[in-house]
Amino acid sequence: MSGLIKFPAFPADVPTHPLLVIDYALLKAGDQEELDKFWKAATELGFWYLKNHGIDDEVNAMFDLGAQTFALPTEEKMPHHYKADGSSFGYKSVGTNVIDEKGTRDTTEAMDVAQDDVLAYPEAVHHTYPVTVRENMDAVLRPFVEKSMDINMTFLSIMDDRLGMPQGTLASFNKPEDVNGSTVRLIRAAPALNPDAQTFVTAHTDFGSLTLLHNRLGGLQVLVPGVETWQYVKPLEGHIICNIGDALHFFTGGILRSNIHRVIPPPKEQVKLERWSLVFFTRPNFDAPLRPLSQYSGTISDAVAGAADPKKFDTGFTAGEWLARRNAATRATKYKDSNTWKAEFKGTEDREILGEN
Ligand SMILES: O=C(O)CCC(=O)C(=O)O
Ligand SMILES: [Fe+2]
Repeated sequence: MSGLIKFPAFPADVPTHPLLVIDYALLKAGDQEELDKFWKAATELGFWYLKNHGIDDEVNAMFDLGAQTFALPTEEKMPHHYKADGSSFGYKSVGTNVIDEKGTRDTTEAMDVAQDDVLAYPEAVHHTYPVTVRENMDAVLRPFVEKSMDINMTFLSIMDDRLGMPQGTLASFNKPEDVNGSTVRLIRAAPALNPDAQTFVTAHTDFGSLTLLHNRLGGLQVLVPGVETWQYVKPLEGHIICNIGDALHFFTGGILRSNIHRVIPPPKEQVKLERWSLVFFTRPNFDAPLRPLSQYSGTISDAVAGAADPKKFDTGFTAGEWLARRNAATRATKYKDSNTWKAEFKGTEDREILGEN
């Protein structure tokens, strides 16, 4: 496979959680059964597989770009490092983040390229990037970003319909023309030195609206509602793993689920390999208030009225503030103590993020 060496298949004897498989072509064609399945996935677990999306070539090119970028010498990458303010655009070196309440440093390298920077290139809206990224903005990043945006905008439009809102309502809070936190992220995790005790990505809910995840090796796990143990999500060739983030949970008064997940070293024989992943996050405009869109949808106002604690969906944060708060909480330079970390990193999870192994 381009950009990656051959690797052993996900082991057959490791239990996985079977996500619902949604066919993108059927969704686009308005197939009622497929739309119902999509809504079930989005409201019950908040994770699903997407097939027939037509983005494989762009994904392979992105993995190649990741390989070229991570292979650059450190002095080419460091000038484009995440800023000290806690925003997460640019290059992230190993150990920049903490992965638990004790302040343990992370072991992954990452490169985040802002959607705003890709669309405005050569103008820089948020940050600057290493030469490999700059040289491939138009050939590789733009096509990947445009197709990913298209998929997420399709999901938002279906959600408008299901919630009885005018077409374009959710899109108006996720407008590419307005400054926003949407980003492409490439992650490289070196083989774990201590696989049983190591976490690659802390248990979390995603901060924005929608996430498209491209996995080659295992390691991603979800906590399914009503189940106490972590379950792997198996990477399936040609399938995107899609999930919902906190913003859509707040906008819809909890109707859409932003589910907790984490990444640990891959299972069995895969553990010896470098783990690569590619993520696309659609996040709302920075100035969008994170609160239920009750004025647009009776379904949402009913959900809020029926909730045990209706006020919890009205966060008092804008999407930009929510992102800044959660990002800053992960920075090792800002780590204070266990309680501060738990309070500042908290998303919409309904269980505590502690001792998950
Ligand atoms: O690398 C992965 O498989 C998932 C990463 C993830 O959950 C995230 O970056 O939010
Ligand atoms: Fe995530």
